[in-house]
Amino acid sequence: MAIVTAEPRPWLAPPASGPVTATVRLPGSKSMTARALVLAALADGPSVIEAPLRARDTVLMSAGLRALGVGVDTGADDRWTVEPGPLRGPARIDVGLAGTIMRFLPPAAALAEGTVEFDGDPHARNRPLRPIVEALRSLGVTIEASSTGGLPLTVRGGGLVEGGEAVIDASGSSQFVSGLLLSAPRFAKGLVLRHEGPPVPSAPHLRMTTHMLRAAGAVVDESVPDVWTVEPGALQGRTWTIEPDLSGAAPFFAAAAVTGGSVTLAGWPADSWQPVDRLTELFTGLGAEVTRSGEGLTVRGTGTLRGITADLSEVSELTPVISALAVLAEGPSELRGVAHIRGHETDRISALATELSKAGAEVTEFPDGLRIVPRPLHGTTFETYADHRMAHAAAVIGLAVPGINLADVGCTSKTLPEFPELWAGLVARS
Ligand SMILES: O=C(O)C1=C[C@@H](OP(=O)(O)O)[C@@H](O)[C@H](O)C1
Ligand SMILES: C=C(OP(=O)(O)O)C(=O)O
Repeated sequence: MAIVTAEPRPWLAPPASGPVTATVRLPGSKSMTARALVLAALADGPSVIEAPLRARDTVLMSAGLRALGVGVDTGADDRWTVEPGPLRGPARIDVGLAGTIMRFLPPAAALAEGTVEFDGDPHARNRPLRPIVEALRSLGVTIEASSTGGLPLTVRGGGLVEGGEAVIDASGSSQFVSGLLLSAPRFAKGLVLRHEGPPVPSAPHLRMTTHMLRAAGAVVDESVPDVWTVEPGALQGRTWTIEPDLSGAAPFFAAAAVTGGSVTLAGWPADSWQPVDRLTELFTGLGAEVTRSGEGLTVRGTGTLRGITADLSEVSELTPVISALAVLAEGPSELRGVAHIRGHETDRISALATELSKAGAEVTEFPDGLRIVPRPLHGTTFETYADHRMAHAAAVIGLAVPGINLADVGCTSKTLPEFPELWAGLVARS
């Protein structure tokens, strides 16, 4: 399988010389692009994806769907087209380090006729998959997984998934649920999926899944907590317009909060499927101001950066950037509710504890989060663990602390390959 490990790209995070004031245009949401690709591939007619994200996760998702027989044209930057076709193996799919691919494509591969093999980056093999593998088995799918229940994975598709009822413990990732729901309209009996276990994280991502399924014509019921019912039926091809990526925007907003400047994310829609209210609460709690206008979504630093106590389970992707803000704040912070991010691109709780401590912060690690006490900070080599959001966190700290050297900024290609240039452009406006 073509798994390429790029050479590390060291990078010195540029310090800000004053308040950063800028309007940024960022590419589309990773999560929406991934869902649009899968729903388009399973639809009964062609689809168009406007303003998609072109980054490693979505390029590999497109390649995975092509390997299954779907026509995906990503030639134009602003407009991808998807032409569904009969799903078929044999196919080999490289998931990279993308949770969305390793959780969204095996259920789709189960609908294919033939064998589909999945593997990915070295760390991808450590990311949890067992619950979705076991749920698929209980729905009649033949899958072979590694001894730990994860990658490498072989799905022996029979061209049909019976579907019906399944029980899952999705406390490790909301993507187990999203992955099953996205393909469920194509299961012969649809799906009734019940979660049993500690709470499912990332509720806004689950709502994004059910919104997008309905927008494609699926009949979905989520009125009973922890139970999702998807009726069998056709998905319609349509035009998807992808919103700018809110999680990708978080470090840019953080630059406004840290420097007492103002950053506007252009093209922000009036109605969003991303958790803008949670982001607003967090940045407001930290002392910044958040406003929405015709210009976009704006975060304005007030010169005060407060510590916060927050449960980040709904927006756990934001933990690295919020932690970076916490080390620069005036008082301590406690960030909890994110035990599952130990299964993200890296064990983010442990990685943050290690790297923030190296920069001088006082950090206590809990099973489900961190307590961060700001202390005088100094330059250091900040390991990025192939994790784009660790790189974002380091860049935010580097605004205020000279000498933050990222061991590898290349990992930002996962969701925003232009990050180093966009960031340098932003800091130049300080
Ligand atoms: O469905 C999605 O697009 C995502 C769901 C979340 O996963 P977890 O529930 O595993 O945190 C999020 O952290 C991830 O970046 C994207
Ligand atoms: C957790 C993340 O990614 P993934 O979709 O690979 O799980 C993330 O982007 O923060």
